[in-house]
Formats: sequence, C-alpha cells, structure tokens
Amino acid sequence: MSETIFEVRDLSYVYTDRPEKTPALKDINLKINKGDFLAIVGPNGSGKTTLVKLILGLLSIQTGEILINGKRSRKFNNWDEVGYVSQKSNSFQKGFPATVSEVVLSGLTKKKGLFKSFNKQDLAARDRVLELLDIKDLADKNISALSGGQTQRVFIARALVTKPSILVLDEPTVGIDARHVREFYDVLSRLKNEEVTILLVTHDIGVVVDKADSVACINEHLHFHGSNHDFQQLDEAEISKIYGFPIQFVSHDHDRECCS
Ligand SMILES: Nc1ncnc2c1ncn2[C@@H]1O[C@H](COP(=O)(O)OP(=O)(O)OP(=O)(O)O)[C@@H](O)[C@H]1O
Repeated sequence: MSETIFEVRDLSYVYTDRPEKTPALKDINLKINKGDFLAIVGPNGSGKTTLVKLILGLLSIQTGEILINGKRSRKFNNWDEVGYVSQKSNSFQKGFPATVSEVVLSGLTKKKGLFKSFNKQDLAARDRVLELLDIKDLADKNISALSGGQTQRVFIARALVTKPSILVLDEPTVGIDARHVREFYDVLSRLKNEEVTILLVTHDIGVVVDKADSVACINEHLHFHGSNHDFQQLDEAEISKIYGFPIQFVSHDHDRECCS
C-alpha cells in the first residue's frame, strides 16, 4: 500500500483581517502519497496558496489538522526534507548583494547553521542543481542582474540543493520562457523518477494533463480530488462549476486548455 506523506483533515482557514471574514478554505480533506505528483488547480483567489502555506507551517492552523509523515505538522521538524518555491520568489529584493552561487548555497544554511562554511559536498550539490536548471554560466552573477525567468530558476535550484524528498511549487514557471518551462518539467519528471513527492500549484491545465498523477481542484471548498484520468473525464459544466464562471475547452492536438 502507498505511504501517505501529507494528510489534510477538515481544514478551514479565515484571514481575520478580511473585513467580510469569509473563509479562504473550508473543510478541505486531502491525502498525498509518497512519490505522487499532485497538481492543485483553481481560479484566482480560490485558496491554493493558503493551503500550501498551511501545509508548510507558514500560516498557523485554525481548524482541522495536517499530518506530515503521520506527525502533526506543528511537531514536524524535518523541514530539510521539504523544498519550497513560492509564487513570490521572482519579486525577491532586487538590490540584494549576493551571487547566484551564494543564493543557491543559502538553501543549505538551515541544515548546516548560519555560520558554517561550505564543504566539498555542499559545492558539489550546488553544481548539480546549477547544471540541472541550466544556470551554471550565471553562477558568479549578482542576483540583481538577472531576468525574472533566470531568477525563478535560481530559486528552484535553491529549493533542490538539499535534495528534498518533497517539493512544493507555487506557480513556479511564471515569467519563464517556453523552452525553459519544458526543461523545468523535464527536471520534475526526473525528480519524480527518484520518488520525490511533488505538489504543484498551477493554472496550466496542459501541464496538469501531461504531467500530474492526481489533481485537486479548490475553490474555497475541495471540488475534486482524484486521478489525472478521472480529472480528464470532467466536462465543461463540471469545470465551470469549480471555476465559478463558464469555461470552454480549447483543443490543441492532444491538449486541452480552459478559457472563459
Ligand atoms: N494575507 C492575507 N490577508 C487577507 N486575505 C488574504 C491574504 N492572503 C490571501 N488572502 C485572501 O484569501 C483568498 C485566497 O487567497 P490565495 O492566495 O490562497 O488564493 P490563490 O488560489 O492562491 O490565488 P492566485 O491563483 O491568484 O494566486 C483570496 O480571497 C485572497 O484575497
């Protein structure tokens, strides 16, 4: 039987500073198994990032619970196991005086401690991810001198440098050109072959169809959670219900895209 890595139970969340006090998430139940590639989809403002932040302990749980490897997330302390690329990596402080190499190595400081120097293995881990993301030639450049897409790849490399067994990505390819998007998903496929569990928040239904094993559709509530195959059986009316406005599928050969 597959090993459950994440279990989300009866999770609800309200941002208390929202004047209307309506929940961002309500009664979410999800299970994610080891080695699974789960795509989380839903319209803007539907609660996807909120769910990811609760899973990662970046927001405190108000109602319900989250288990990671069977342990309550509050008690989970093995965060080296989890790589995270946030939606906002790209808007990283542009004036920050660090090179690409230093930013990638900074992904190791949580594990090593802030003032420990980097050893041969650390530098080899850095080189491995720089190569994986095709940014070796940028290693000595200042992060402030990079384009948005290059910066995003640096932060993906930083998330991978600890060799995490769980990778959480919140719209990681925004601002990356088509070639590097393709290469990025090839990297994810390779990681999946190494049994890395992947949680990907995306608006790209084509990627969901091509790459994910399972899909969770969120719009405050969990509207669908199942296999990629079952997701592809949903019709326009069902997807429109999830998105809260009419959706039509546009076919490009094998792919289909949603548009309103
Ligand atoms: N810090 C916050 N304070 C108050 N409300 C918030 C905060 N962060 C998010 N929200 C609100 O909570 C709801 C869910 O937001 P969330 O960012 O989780 O959605 P999302 O599905 O990730 O959206 P998108 O696809 O646009 O990134 C939205 O209505 C949003 O305005």
